[in-house]
Amino acid sequence: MLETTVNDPPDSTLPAKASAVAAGTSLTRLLIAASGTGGHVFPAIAVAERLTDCQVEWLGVSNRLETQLVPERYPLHTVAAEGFQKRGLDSLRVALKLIGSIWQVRQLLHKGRFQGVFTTGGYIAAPAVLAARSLGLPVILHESNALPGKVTRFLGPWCSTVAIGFAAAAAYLPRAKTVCTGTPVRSQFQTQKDSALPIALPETAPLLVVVGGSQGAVGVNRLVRQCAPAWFEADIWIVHLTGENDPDSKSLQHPQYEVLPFYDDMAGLLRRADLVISRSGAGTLTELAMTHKPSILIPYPFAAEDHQTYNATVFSSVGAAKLFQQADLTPERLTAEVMSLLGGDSTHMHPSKGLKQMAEQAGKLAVTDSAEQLAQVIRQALKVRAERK
Ligand SMILES: CC(=O)N[C@H]1[C@@H](OP(=O)(O)OP(=O)(O)OC[C@H]2O[C@@H](n3ccc(=O)[nH]c3=O)[C@H](O)[C@@H]2O)O[C@H](CO)[C@@H](O)[C@@H]1O
Repeated sequence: MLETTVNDPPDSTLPAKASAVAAGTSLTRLLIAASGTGGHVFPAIAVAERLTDCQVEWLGVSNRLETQLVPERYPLHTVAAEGFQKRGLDSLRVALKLIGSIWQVRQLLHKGRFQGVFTTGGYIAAPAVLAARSLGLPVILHESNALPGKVTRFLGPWCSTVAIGFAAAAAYLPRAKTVCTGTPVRSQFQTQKDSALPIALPETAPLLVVVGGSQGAVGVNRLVRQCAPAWFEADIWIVHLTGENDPDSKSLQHPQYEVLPFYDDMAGLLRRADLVISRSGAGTLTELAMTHKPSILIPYPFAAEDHQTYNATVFSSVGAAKLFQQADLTPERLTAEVMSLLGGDSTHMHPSKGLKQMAEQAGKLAVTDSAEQLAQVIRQALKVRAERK
């Protein structure tokens, strides 16, 4: 059975509801299907926060990030969803599960009188899109990656609109109705307020931030720990976000070094950073553009269809980032790249001209009103259907 509401959230739509009641209309009911990692859940929350004129409920999976972030905001319903990575009997099992979850989502949409679905792709999108379309409901799918995922490529043509984070994605979706909206970021990126940092460092000290996506990147962590002593010598300070799965995360200690498994205020941290070493998930790249940050990008080598290299290429091809494949990157090379970008010769730090240009190019890739654009696309799709009825 569909495991239903796991919480009783605060009602964030009260003001909109009051005016809807006064006007004798009811709020549009929208189901948001967004599940998994930060790259899928954060953009969906950013859009939901804009849709105060809709009554939002959420569809996710019982053991992913949404169970930590969503229940305090919206009612969360969960289904079992999984990707088709395996073969043979396992793929038959996944197919049966998919059929079951389509039926469950259909029931939810029908009983909950939802008027449309918004999804950020991934496994959860398959039952959400298929169930909604079988009921004739509009579906808006947001794809943040430059190389759209399999679910997006396969189901995109069935959606009312596929909103894309990078213009390059349109080439892979010839039969879908695409619109480029950029990828929404959390509201912390929309304000300019100074925030506390996880490390107390001198005002002019160069800060290197290392981040491996929402789950960390053990391969990048290892490389960085090997390079760090040379960077400390050059007066570089480091904030290293390792994720929860690195057994050696505590092995390096230094006054110029702060290591954390995860940090919430990414906007504040990135704003202070002089250079970022990162995987190339679409969420982090969008934030690098929003904060105009130069970066060294090391795509996750095992990402589906190597899509992180496609993301990174959007940045490296315009000079906003340097792209290295993990297999080709030695500690010596990475040490030298950082030193040359931050301008370190162990006695003086002069950020290189190249670093400034990279920052400017990164800023040019930002879509600052992405959440609002996407909210408009959703309102439009839902309204169009209401008018047709
Ligand atoms: C391994 C893999 O397949 N990853 C995919 C996953 O990325 P994943 O979600 O891991 O990575 P993203 O870069 O897209 O997003 C990470 C998010 O987590 C936040 N964050 C991270 C660390 C931290 O300490 N604090 C924090 O808030 C980042 O600021 C960002 O908002 O979904 C993305 C969107 O489809 C894809 O582009 C990625 O390729």
